[in-house]
Amino acid sequence: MVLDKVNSPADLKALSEDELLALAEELRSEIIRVCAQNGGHLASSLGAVELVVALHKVFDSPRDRILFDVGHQAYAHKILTGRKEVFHTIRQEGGISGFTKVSESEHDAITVGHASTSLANAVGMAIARDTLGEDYQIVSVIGDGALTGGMALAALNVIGEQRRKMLIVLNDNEMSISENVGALNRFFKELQVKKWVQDTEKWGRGVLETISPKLFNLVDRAKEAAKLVLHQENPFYAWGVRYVGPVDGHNLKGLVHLLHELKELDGPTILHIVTQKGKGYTVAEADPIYWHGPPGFNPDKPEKVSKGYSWSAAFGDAVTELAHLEPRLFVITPAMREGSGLVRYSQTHPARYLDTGICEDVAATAAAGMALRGLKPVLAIYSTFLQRAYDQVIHDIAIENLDVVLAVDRAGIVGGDGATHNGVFDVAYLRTVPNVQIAAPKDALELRAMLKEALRRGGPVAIRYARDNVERVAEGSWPEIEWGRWEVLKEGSKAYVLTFGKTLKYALEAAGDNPEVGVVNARFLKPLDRELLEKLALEGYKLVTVEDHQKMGGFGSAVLEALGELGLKPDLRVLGLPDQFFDHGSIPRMHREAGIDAAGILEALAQMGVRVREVG
Ligand SMILES: CC(=O)c1sc(CCOP(=O)(O)OP(=O)(O)O)c(C)[n+]1Cc1cnc(C)nc1N
Ligand SMILES: [Mg+2]
Repeated sequence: MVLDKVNSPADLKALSEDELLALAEELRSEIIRVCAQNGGHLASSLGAVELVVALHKVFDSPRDRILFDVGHQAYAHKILTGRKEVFHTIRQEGGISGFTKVSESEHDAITVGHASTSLANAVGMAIARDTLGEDYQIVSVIGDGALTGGMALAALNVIGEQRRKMLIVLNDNEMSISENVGALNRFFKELQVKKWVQDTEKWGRGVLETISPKLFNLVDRAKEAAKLVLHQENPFYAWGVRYVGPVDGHNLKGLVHLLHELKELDGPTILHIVTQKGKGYTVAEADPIYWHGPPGFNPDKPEKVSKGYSWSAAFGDAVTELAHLEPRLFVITPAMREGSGLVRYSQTHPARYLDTGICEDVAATAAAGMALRGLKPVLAIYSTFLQRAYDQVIHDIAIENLDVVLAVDRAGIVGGDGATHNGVFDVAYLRTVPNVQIAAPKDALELRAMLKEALRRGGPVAIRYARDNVERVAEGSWPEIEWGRWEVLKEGSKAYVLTFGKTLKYALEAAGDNPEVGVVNARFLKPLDRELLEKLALEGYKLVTVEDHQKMGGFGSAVLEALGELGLKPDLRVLGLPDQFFDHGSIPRMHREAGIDAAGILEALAQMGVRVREVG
């Protein structure tokens, strides 16, 4: 195997063109083999194989810095940069990250997982390089999806103004996770058509030149004039970035040749390559959406597997029905149609659906605009990606107390995607914002009740739910809910565990049939149910708060603040995630480590003198 001869990118320099082609196929096979056992970002990484081989053939990592935007397409990069022996551990407990990560390898230029950051990183690196009088190349690989992100477009503005030497490789496969969206995406498609025109024109030139050189010159001059106009249409022209392309991103020989040329150019250059997401694996080519991030599969007989009925699906079903009951409902997603359970909704209510591309800030403020003009927007957004729209929630939604519902998915530790994707800050960063209310349903019925009541009451409401499965409920189920009131799920004679969402199951497990321990579904995090909290404290119950969220600033902090204002000091333990990041791995193991699982709750109760069964 050629890969046996490659232990670092330097080893690619000696490889022949044929060996590079063979290496690309070996990389593809290894990516398929490992994704089959671990799951992972298969289609994106398959589509970038030739690009990664060509980059490491032409540039000298780690001296030259190669950045991967999002970092999910970098599996070949990981294998080529000294991690082939551990590649099989990717996204696993104790294994390597599914994204590039600075602390993992000197070849990983940036730590990522969120999109659209690589260009801002790159221009910062270029300024550092030039300021320190150093000399190395900076290459940023960014997908067409990531380029829809505001950070990326704003960074281009700085790059064009700075005019420092750097290469941007736009990996255009016309896909985000779903089909890509946006005006730029449409422009790229037209460019590819123009490419077809260029190729035809090249053939025409040849014919013309043989018939009449004079006529050929006339046509040539006209074409140059046209090109000037066309070129000025090219947005990269406005950004002051030299544009080259579009070229075939799977033509390894052509890429190597072109990259050698481009690395000599001064100033910023963008190379637009066209690739196929899932390239080289039939099922992934045919359905790059499912095979963007599949769970494990049989590599010889790859089949889609259902991941069960998730909170996202329950949300999607609820809004699909709600849209019939509330004609002003409008649902927005920042490029997460599948992840947020909105495929069916987007098909049944296309006129009341918007995919903004990967720009959560625009999505949030567009929701504000919709609310200002009479719609009832629901922004479906992962907790971690809502971080990208924090100022928009404050500045554009909360100050005017607008009717915007935030359907906050993936709340809590998420597992394989790791620290960049955990949804563990939203309670803290939302509850400090005046007018914003926060709810956390325990099941699909409560989710429906909360969505419907939130739309009826108005104002900014965040409804958060975990990356987990949930019991499906019948269509047309629209229970009522007493807004702001918690729910006693189990009475206790000595202590109560106050928790919500994913950690409710741990509380019920810990309480079991112990008559001393009660459980409260604290489903409203802002406002708290201060009446019940005060009652429990005044009656002398020991209290334990639990959350799959940072302890600092979370639900437990809110309870402490409320008890302080009430002048009450019950025996209280706050269980939450410690002040650290949690990398990829097993969710139950991380919950155990954080002490927010049943064992952790039992330990806390025992420390408070509550008679509990042996900590299992
Ligand atoms: C991994 C992850 O969370 C991905 S990968 C991806 C599509 C990227 O499309 P691109 O065209 O850049 O790359 P391609 O897959 O090669 O086509 C999205 C939307 N996401 C979710 C997402 C959403 N929002 C933000 C800010 N960051 C991320 N990473
Ligand atoms: Mg793409």
